Amino acid sequence: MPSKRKRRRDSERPTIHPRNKYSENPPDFALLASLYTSFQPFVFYGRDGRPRIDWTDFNATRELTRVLLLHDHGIHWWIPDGQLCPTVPNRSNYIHWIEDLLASDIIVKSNTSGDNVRGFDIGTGANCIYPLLGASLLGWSFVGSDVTDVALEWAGKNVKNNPQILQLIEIRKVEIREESPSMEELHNDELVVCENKTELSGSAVKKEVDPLPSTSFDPHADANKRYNGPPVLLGAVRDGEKFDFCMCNPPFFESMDEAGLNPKTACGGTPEEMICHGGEKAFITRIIEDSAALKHSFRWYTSMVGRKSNLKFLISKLREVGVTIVKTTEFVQGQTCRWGLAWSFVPPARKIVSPHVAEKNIMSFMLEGLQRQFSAFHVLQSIESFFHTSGASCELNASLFTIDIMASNDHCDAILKDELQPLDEARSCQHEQETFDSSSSLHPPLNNLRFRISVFQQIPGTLLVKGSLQHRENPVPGAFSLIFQRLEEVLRQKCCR
Ligand SMILES: C[S@@+](CC[C@H](N)C(=O)[O-])C[C@H]1O[C@@H](n2cnc3c(N)ncnc32)[C@H](O)[C@@H]1O
Repeated sequence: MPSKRKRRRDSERPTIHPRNKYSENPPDFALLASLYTSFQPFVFYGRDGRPRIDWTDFNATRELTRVLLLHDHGIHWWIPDGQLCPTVPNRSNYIHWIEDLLASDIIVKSNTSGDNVRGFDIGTGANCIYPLLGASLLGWSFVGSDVTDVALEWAGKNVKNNPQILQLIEIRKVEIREESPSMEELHNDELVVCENKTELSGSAVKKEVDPLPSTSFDPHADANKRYNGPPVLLGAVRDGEKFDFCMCNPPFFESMDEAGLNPKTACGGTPEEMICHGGEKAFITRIIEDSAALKHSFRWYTSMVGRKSNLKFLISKLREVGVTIVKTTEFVQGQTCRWGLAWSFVPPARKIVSPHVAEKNIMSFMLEGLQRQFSAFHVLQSIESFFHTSGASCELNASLFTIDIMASNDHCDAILKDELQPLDEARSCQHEQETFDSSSSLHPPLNNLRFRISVFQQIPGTLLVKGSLQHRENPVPGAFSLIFQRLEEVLRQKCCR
């Protein structure tokens, strides 16, 4: 039987971000070859008369990236042989998604750094692609961190060769402090094993990388695969520093064996760039753990994720650390998919009545423009059926206009399961979801969530719906927030004009 993805029609596949420079106009190889003689030797013409390049030739893809950065962004750029070569259109998608997150009113606005957006690129690489694009396209400032000498040297060169954005980008070496315990001591784990692995950089728009090999997921084996390398955020971010976001294209793989499953391995990426102990799952888990310590130092934490199975696991980790919001998106990457994962500890903006409400575990929203047939009591019944459907227990008090709800972990998952749909069948590249994992059983069982929903008549046609978490020691305040947000969406759809 064809998979869901196979069944998905081409027209429903995610598309390149609409603000991406290349969404309407993919790179014109013939034009670029006519303008840049250095690019000419790499362009050939197929039987259909269309200009092409050999995507398995590192020199060809590097030259394409060089001329695109120069021609379209005014950036002078180079990387040494063998380093990971980014494709400009694909990398731009991630930048534009972050731009969307920053522009949205999902979380409370705050003045992190005045009008200037400040980002942190974890593992900026020799190519330094995200700071270069973010600074040149949007004027953002960046700290780009890395651990290898070659990455730091070439990222520095790529910044220095572009005086117009020089002031915006700091390249930061991640130091392993002598006095701090080693990762082995911290996690009682085995040593990092770096083995050769390459990622194929492909077509500027059509294909960037081969699909990541799908591996079966063994929770018991994976539990031991903690990241044990150099600091990621904690230890790299300085005291008192604030950022609007962090981003990361993590080392995806964990071994040469895994890399070997990828059929095309000719286009760059050193072991240090592509591999870490535990692969992307371990690396991003570390970002999540660091974010739980750094919390409001960043408005948004984000990472690229290569495997859907990892995405589900990571969302369950986010639930454990009590984030207030999770968003995902699917990036078009030619023949394969990458996901964007974003989270925050900043309270959701539209859902609260005061800046301190998130800590008080009280949330509220107004239902305005109610359709005539929906009285306060009807809304109360709709709330009851919303929770009943998931199997949660509900006690409706018609004289107080309240419902007391008790929901187990499974009930919470059932309530939020619709939000997971894009993980299985994304409909468009920028179809983002506030989402919560419903499928992983890796997180520890949670206490029952108990909360009360109250409905108050404000003025005719307007109701105030208030939710109060009954157990303040509840280990996952984020779950309550997400459920309450979901309730708001459902009620608005059902009851409001
Ligand atoms: C997949 S490459 C991404 C490079 C570039 N950002 C891109 O998208 O092409 C991952 C990078 O992370 C760096 N890295 C690995 N561990 C790191 C750490 N703990 N802190 C900062 N960078 C790290 C590697 O050296 C490598 O340059």
